[in-house]
Amino acid sequence: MSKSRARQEALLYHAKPKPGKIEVVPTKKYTTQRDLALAYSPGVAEPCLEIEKDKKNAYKYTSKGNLVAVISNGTAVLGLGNIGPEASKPVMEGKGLLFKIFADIDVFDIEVDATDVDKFVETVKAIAPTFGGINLEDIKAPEAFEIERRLKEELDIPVMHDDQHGTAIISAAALKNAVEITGKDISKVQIVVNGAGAAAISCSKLYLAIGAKKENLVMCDSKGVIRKDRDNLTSEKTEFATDKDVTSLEDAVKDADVFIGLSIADVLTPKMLLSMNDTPIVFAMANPNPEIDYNLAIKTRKDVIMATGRSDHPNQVNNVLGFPFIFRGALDVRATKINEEMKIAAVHAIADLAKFPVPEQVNLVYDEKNLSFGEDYIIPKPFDPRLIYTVPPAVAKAAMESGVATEPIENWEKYGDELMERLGTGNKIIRMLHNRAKSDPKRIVFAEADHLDVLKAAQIVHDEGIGIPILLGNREIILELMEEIDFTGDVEIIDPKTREQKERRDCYAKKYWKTRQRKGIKLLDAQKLMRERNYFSAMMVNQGDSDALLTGYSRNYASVVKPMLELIGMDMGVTRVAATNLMLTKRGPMFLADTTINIDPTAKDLAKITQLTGMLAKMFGITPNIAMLSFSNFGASDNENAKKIREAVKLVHKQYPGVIIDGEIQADFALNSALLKKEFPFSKLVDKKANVLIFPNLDAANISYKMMKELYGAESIGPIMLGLKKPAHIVQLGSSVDEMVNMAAIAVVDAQNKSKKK
Ligand SMILES: NC(=O)C1=CN([C@@H]2O[C@H](COP(=O)(O)OP(=O)(O)OC[C@H]3O[C@@H](n4cnc5c(N)ncnc54)[C@H](OP(=O)(O)O)[C@@H]3O)[C@@H](O)[C@H]2O)C=CC1
Ligand SMILES: CC(=O)C(=O)O
Ligand SMILES: [Mg+2]
Repeated sequence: MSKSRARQEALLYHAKPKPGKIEVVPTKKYTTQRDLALAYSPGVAEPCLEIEKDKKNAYKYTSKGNLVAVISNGTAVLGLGNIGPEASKPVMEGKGLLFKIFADIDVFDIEVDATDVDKFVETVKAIAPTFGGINLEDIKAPEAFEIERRLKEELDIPVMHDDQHGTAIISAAALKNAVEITGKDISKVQIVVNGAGAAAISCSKLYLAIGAKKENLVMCDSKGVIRKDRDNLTSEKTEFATDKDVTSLEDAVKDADVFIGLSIADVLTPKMLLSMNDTPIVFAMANPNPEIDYNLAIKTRKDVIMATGRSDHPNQVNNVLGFPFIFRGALDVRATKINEEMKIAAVHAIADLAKFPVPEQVNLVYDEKNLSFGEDYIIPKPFDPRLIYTVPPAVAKAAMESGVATEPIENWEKYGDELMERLGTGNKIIRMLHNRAKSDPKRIVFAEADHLDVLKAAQIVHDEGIGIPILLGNREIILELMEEIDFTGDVEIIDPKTREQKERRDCYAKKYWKTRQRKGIKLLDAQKLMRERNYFSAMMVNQGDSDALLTGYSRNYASVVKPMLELIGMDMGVTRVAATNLMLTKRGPMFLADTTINIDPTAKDLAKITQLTGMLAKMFGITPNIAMLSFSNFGASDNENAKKIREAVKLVHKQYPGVIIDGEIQADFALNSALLKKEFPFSKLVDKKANVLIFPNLDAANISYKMMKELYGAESIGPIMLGLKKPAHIVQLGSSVDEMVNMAAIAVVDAQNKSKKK
């Protein structure tokens, strides 16, 4: 994109549809006179009086505990310099947006017209009672050091200057990993830090804390190398003054291993980069324009590990990865400070996370095929959903251990769930599912492992311990793809068509033929069928050679369901298989059935589908509240379709007493408790949140779940097969990797349950 177009786009983004990037949204009801009497006078006086008695009650009755002030005086805005408080506001609103989307922290951005340290400190102190924490931003050095020191001393809420410590934490994590990738030793690498301001000084201090050596570090400011023989150095600069015989950046970078840029744009030339040691590490972090352009750097040297502060290149080393999560952890234990222990804990949590397999949704957001730890992926990406449940707990734990937490966390599992919920309920249920699978991983055959995305899913299942994959398909293709995605696990690969598998194929064929010989199948037909992956894999499950099966990525539904029905068969007491989709909606998880198999189920079929879906909800730890949907409400119509649902409800009551179920009921009454209570107060679903919706036929169910997906962006897991004797699951044609991993986790949990039942 041209520079002028990018400029126009940025201005338009900020101006339309309404100016700015944030707004205030009420969190309580405000529709009636009664609501207003509670929200404001007279009701509001009650919490005021409680807080007057004990200031801590502000955390109980106001938003203080989740509210952070992002405060600047506009003296060092990004790398744009001293542009003043008003001009800093877009950046501060931007930080507010990032706090909210990544860590669910609310922010007031405050731009203060005060460059004098005393005036600034007094202003912040005076407004501090409003907030649970203070994030200082874009305040220039050396004033930033004193401002932060004094506010930390004088306030009892966490105060952090983001440009100092947020940047230090992220760049230290990135440095630790980059050095590891080069195979060098952090205590030996020669580091040049260009810039000696708020960010540079604090980053350098943290590098020393993680093992770098001061004698190996040279710092430069706008006047060149900070040497011991220079006059009028601030105390912070003096701490990093060198006695090496170098005066300019050009001298300093010669043979250096690491360049850290926290200064201004375009000061590192290709010539300087070429003079650095082998596999140089360059973090050009000035914003928006780095010390050397990303493309120029990688064109200049192939062996460079290159990072910038920008999001449009690999390796974004930017404090956005830190401040949301550091404050989240600090607020959640009501820490009085953000101390060294908490910062170091964050460094390690972030650095370590980069070494785990990357969730597919991150690949999708960044339009990457296969991000994995290495030169182009040294730290996690900001949109990585694992950051929220990895970094805050590490920070919170460190706060507790170092004695600055006033509300320690007791139940870490519950805390983990709460963090997940901050990103939406879907994440929680998926994590619960994965955790259950991991507690007792089972063998799962991936019938289409010679497809890249299926193999990627198998890799995640393997690496995360969700299950033990068996890879079925063309061996050569599988091995080639495994190399491509760096899948190094010790996994079984089976190519059903090969000579090697002949004995097993013949054995499976004989078994199959015995069950089907009176249904027109000849032994030769059976032998041929066993060369087909879906028959072979279903037989593996039938014979106990695998605990579960996952297929359907590349074939249509009918062709994969047939072998399952023939070779695995239905569970005891089941006369029809069915399928449910678990929809992760804003209102919570909802199970919809039957979404893919039974076109026009009878009342008896519906009763069975209901029972199976209810059991599935329980498998997810959810108590089913079942609504049997119709166009009619509780006997209002005598149409056959409405009668069928009434009959099904009766059957469920009779056959499965104790189940919370009602119908026939229209969808709006099932989903709107107030409406239901008003019109049908007798309903068993009054005051219960309906979470299982049984549809009268396939049209209704299939159309509904697809509309929810497309119109409202509800995530869907499934269709989940119900009623088979052994675990076999079908993914949707062309499913995403994440969807397949989730289905694999379901198959594993299904196998766990079935083995318990035996
Ligand atoms: N990627 C990230 O996450 C972050 C990036 N940054 C970037 O770091 C830069 C500095 O920010 P911050 O520390 O807050 O600002 P400060 O104003 O505190 O510091 C700026 C520093 O840059 C130095 N400088 C200016 N010109 C040159 C030059 N030509 N050569 C060497 N040094 C020079 C100044 O030198 P002197 O002391 O002589 O004036 C000063 O030490 C900005 O570009 C900012 O965008 C900052 C925070 C986070
Ligand atoms: C990222 C940031 O905080 C800065 O460049 O100032
Ligand atoms: Mg900043």
